[in-house]
Amino acid sequence: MSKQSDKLFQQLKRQTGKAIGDFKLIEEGDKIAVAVSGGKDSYLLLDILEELRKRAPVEFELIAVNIDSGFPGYRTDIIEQHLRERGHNYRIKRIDAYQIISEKRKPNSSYCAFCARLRRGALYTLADELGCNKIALGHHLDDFIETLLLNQFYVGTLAAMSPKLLADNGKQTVIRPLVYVEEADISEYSRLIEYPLICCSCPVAGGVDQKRQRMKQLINDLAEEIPQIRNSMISALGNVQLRHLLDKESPLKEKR
Ligand SMILES: Nc1ncnc2c1ncn2[C@@H]1O[C@H](COP(=O)(O)OP(=O)(O)OP(=O)(O)O)[C@@H](O)[C@H]1O
Repeated sequence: MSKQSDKLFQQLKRQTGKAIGDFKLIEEGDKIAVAVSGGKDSYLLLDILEELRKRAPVEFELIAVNIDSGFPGYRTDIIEQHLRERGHNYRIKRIDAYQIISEKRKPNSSYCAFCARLRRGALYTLADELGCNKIALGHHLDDFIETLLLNQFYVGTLAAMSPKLLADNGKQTVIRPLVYVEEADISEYSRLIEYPLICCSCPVAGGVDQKRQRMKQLINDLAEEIPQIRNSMISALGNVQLRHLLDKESPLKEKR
């Protein structure tokens, strides 16, 4: 590791450690399935959690898990080689997403949403089979604030993501330890240490989520004017003043 990448890694590890402390993401005896997709975010997540595990005052276990969607060209062999070379405990589970989607998808519904649901289901099942009580996902700070804007602009809800919540199956807890880590820093780190990146290789969707890209661009543009915008937006998510929102149930306690 070069001096530059080492310094950046220390910063990313500090930010992740702060999130783990703030939201009590990891506890004694946890067995955590770290969801690794072959993208930069989850590779980094796994590296940081492994580094923290070695020095943490609490004992916990990690197992890297990957769901192989079965799309032609999705190179799980590259992920597997990376995990093996780094000495990680891992499990890869294959699902025939493309075939299932083609058969079961409702007309005009999005392939991506259906595929994500299938992947999530497979992830929960695998974590359960492995006896994991937690699943760690690689969502980072930008994912949180982009989702906040997406929900406001397109859905009409005030919601982003949670750093810690009970999974849909009611068994595992989903954690997102990279909540304080900015995507630009992950990209820079990934470039410096040359993670073997692979993409989902979906033969149908392939393209990027245009609405999310639009939010990303908007935040980038505003950051020119408001350099602290990302930190401010993520702080806002933890600084909710319900009485100043349109809560119909709220009692009239506001002082005038
Ligand atoms: N095929 C997969 N197998 C296991 N986990 C996955 C898979 N795809 C996504 N995930 C998990 O879900 C998270 C969010 O997925 P998304 O597709 O939004 O990836 P992303 O933002 O590009 O992140 P990454 O860089 O880790 O791929 C990932 O960080 C990872 O933890």
